[in-house]
Amino acid sequence: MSAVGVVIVAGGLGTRLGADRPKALVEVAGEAMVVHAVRRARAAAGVQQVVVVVPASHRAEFDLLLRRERVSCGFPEGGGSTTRALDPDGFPGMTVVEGGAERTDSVAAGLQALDEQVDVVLVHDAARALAPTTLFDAVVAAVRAGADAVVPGLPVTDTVKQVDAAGHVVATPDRSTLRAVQTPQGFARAALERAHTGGDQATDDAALVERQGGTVVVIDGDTQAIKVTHPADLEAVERLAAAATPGAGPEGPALVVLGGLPGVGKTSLARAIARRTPVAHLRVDTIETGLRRVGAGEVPPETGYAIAFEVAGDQLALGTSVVADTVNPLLVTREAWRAVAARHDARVLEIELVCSDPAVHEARVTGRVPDIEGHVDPTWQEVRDREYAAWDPDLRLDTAHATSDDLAQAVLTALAASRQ
Ligand SMILES: Nc1ccn([C@@H]2O[C@H](COP(=O)(O)OP(=O)(O)OP(=O)(O)O)[C@@H](O)[C@H]2O)c(=O)n1
Ligand SMILES: C[C@](O)(CO)[C@H](O)COP(=O)(O)O
Repeated sequence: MSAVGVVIVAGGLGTRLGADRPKALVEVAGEAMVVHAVRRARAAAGVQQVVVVVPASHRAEFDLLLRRERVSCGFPEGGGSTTRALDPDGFPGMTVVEGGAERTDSVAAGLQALDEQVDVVLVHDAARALAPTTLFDAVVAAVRAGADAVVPGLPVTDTVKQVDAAGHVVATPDRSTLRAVQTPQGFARAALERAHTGGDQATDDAALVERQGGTVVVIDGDTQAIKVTHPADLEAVERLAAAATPGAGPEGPALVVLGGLPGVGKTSLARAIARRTPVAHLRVDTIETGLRRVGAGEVPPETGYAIAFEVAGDQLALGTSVVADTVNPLLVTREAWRAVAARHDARVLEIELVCSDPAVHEARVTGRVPDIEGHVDPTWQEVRDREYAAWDPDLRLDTAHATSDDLAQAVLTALAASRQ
């Protein structure tokens, strides 16, 4: 399987937007646009490196922001362009480099920083902050299907005129043949590097590949991938962000209750969901470990659960959706989660994770390294002996041979359906 690298160009100053800082630092729904772009890009399947290209004039501000993002999401530290290992959850490495005078120069600087093993490259505008992870996934799939370059595009709704320098119309192209193209644009690495060797400028990278006779394929774009250019665009993406936030709509927040035996993949899935959409991740293992650390001794399971129910309630009361990450083994715990949702008028989606391949499950349980300091994971025998009542959840997902990203997509689809 090939490795995907994403170059996020955030090196422009955003003169047409006219903000008091570079456009990529301007906030949408409380987060800088570059942060939105990084989060959506890194969640795409197969992404192993994200290179962020920033303006040299504001390097320090970007470094600070992106360092925080690295730490909060588990990116490995370090800003170099050397090969880096993936952490156990598969978070890609992040590299920050300085851009150039024009967009094409910034892309070229980003390409220089790509790790050796990357062979599919996505180039993405930070200015298209809300382009969804599903769009990244679709572009990668189309590149892997064999195109030199893949661009997402939408049909144009206005009639387009070609004009000369004096403003006289010289042509009216047939509208049905036109597409307004977006980013992320995807490339076979060799084709993109070749296209950038000539030093030509273009308003998008696919044009450079096209000039060299490469094949450029257009796939369906996404209305969320709006480019923020002018102040009105910023208002439009703010509205989109608000509508896409679980809990922000009239249907209110959701409580996603993930359950299943230890080692089945609950935490990886919860994190994959949280990387795609704003939710609070509530993990009972973390609560119990914290209690032990402050000297609470052996913590009975009902204590950790009781705290989790209360914290979940606080989040739902604020309109924040929650992903609860607990084994949830008994009728009584399942009933209690439903009661938490009911108290706060939240939708509840109960999801049981199973691993249909015992060998895979055992390998996960025996091979994992505790990621909470002081937490002791159960042995395979303890997992097998664990009391676990049969459950009739809204959704049952088999984690044996699926990626957390694919499973997260299934959960988000179910969540969207539960809004209706
Ligand atoms: N020298 C440049 C110019 C642009 N970009 C990036 O390319 C994307 C698309 O460019 P544009 O929307 O034109 O951004 P700006 O150049 O910042 O805006 P303006 O043209 O209004 O100054 C943006 O994410 C921008 O940060 C870049 O990395 N380096
Ligand atoms: C790459 C692009 O987003 C495709 O539509 C667009 O060409 C960037 O243009 P900008 O003027 O640099 O924003």
